[in-house]
Amino acid sequence: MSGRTTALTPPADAVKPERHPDAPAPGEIIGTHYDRCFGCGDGAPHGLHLVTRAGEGVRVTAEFTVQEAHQGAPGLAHGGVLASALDETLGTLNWLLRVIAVTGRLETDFVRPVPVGTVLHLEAEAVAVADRKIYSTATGRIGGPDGPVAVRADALFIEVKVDHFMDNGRPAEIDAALADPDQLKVARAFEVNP
Ligand SMILES: CCCCCCCCCCCCCC(=O)SCCNC(=O)CCNC(=O)[C@H](O)C(C)(C)COP(=O)(O)OP(=O)(O)OC[C@H]1O[C@@H](n2cnc3c(N)ncnc32)[C@H](O)[C@@H]1OP(=O)(O)O
Repeated sequence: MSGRTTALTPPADAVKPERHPDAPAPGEIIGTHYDRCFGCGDGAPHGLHLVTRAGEGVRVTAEFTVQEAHQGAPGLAHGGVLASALDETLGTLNWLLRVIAVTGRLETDFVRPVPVGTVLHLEAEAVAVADRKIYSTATGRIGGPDGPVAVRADALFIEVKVDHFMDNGRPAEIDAALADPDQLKVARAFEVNP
């Protein structure tokens, strides 16, 4: 039995999300937002190393191969890792909107077990925006992009300013990020094109 809670039902005044004119073109790989991000960073040794591509409209696709470090039960992916893969894919939609946002709520259905070595084919779409709230949905399929759904999620992201990270992040990592020109480029891309 599954079904989203009322917190994930867009309000009556919600509007259709609009792809930003400077968003990456359909098919283009969307780069990492932070090298040490568990979801997409190359500098996170046990991370998911998710590779995400822009789709049409406000949609993305991503692939993630379940590694030994991602097990929960013998030979099977941990549920929290699968939720992370969904969260990361959903979060990447905000690149297409050119909005900085954090996950406020994530509801996940685990439909099928996912063995180690499996490629999870993820797809996500932003479905509604209401003020700072972005409503989105995602699925993860196994056995190919058209295979059976193994996991799915509905999410609510909340738009924030860059200050959210400056004010709350550990100073050592914030200082390192501010000293990294590539990281600053990411932050500016959002701020210049809000
Ligand atoms: C140094 C340079 C860095 C550069 C980095 C650049 C890119 C980085 C990209 C990184 C990506 C990394 C991504 C990650 O790693 S996301 C990591 C996981 N997420 C978080 O850590 C978020 C933690 N939470 C918060 O910080 C605050 O609670 C936020 C900011 C989310 C809201 O607190 P804020 O005080 O701001 O706002 P508000 O409380 O007035 O709420 C506003 C509206 O939202 C509604 N609402 C809120 N929560 C929920 C909920 N759970 N269910 C349902 N609804 C919820 C609320 O009712 C209200 O609605 P309404 O009354 O208006 O209708």
